[in-house]
Amino acid sequence: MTLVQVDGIFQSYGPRPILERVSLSVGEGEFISIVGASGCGKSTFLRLLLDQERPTRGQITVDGQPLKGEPDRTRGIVFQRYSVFPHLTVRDNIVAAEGLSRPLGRLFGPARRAARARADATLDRIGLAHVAHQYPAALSGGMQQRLAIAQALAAKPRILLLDEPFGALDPGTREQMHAFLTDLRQETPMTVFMVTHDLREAFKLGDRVIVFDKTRWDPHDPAAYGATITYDFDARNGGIPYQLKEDQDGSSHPAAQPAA
Ligand SMILES: Nc1ncnc2c1ncn2[C@@H]1O[C@H](COP(=O)(O)OP(=O)(O)OP(=O)(O)O)[C@@H](O)[C@H]1O
Repeated sequence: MTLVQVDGIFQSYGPRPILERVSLSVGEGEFISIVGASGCGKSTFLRLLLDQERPTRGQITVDGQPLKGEPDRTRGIVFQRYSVFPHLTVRDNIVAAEGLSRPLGRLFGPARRAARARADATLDRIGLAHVAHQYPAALSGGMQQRLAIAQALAAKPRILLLDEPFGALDPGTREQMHAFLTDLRQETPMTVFMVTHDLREAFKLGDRVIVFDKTRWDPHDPAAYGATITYDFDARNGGIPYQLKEDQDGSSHPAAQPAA
C-alpha cells in the first residue's frame, strides 16, 4: 500500500533549480536509501517530506492527504536532525520522545518508570549509559548522533527521516547502530528515508536505493538544471534497477513509478 506519494516535485531557491520532476511512490514499511553527489538536493528532499519547505511545483501526499502545516511529531514524521531536546538530559530525551507518541504527550507513574527502564536499556545498547545524566551539548559529535537516532526511534514514528545518521561514527559503532536500527524496525514497522554517502550502507539497510543526479548539464552554467531520481535499485534483489526489470520482463515494483 502506498504511504508516501511524490508527484512532479520541483524546488528552486531563487532562480536556482535544485530538484526537478521528482516523482516517487513509497509503500508503508519500506526503507528508502537516498544517494547522490554532494549538493544535488538530498537534504532538500527530506525537508520537503517533513513539510519544512514547500516545493516550487508538485505535491507530496501521505496516506493520500497533502502535507499541511508545520512539522509536527504528532503526524508521525520525525527528522533525526532536529529531534534532540537540548534542555533535557540524555536519558530524559529518550523518555520524552516515547511520551510524544502517546495521546497526552507525557508519561506518568508506572508508565514513566517503565519508560525510564527502557531508556536505560537503550542507552546501554548504544554505549551511552555512562552519559545518561549529561546534557546533549556535553557529548561528542558521534555520541550526539547516536542519541539523535535512539531518540528519534523511541518516538516510534510512522515515517523516519535520517540525514547521514551514521556519518561521524567509527566503523564498530556504525555496525552497532545498524543492528540497533534493524532490530527496532522489526519490532515497530516504520517507513524510513535515509540519506547516506556510503553505498554499502545504502544497500545493506535499504529495501530500495534511489539515486539523485542531473540528467541535463550545461558546462557553461553548472547550476542551470536541478537533479532528479535517475535510478531506483531493488536492494533486496541483487541491486537490480526497477527500470531495468521493467524493460526486461515487464514487471515493476508495485510502488515504483516513472519520473513525470
Ligand atoms: N535554504 C536554502 N537557500 C538557498 N540555497 C539552498 C538552501 N538550502 C539548500 N540550498 C542549496 O541547495 C543545494 C542542495 O543542498 P542540499 O543540502 O539539499 O544537498 P545535499 O545533496 O544534501 O548535499 P550534501 O550531500 O553535501 O549534504 C546546495 O547547493 C545548497 O547550497
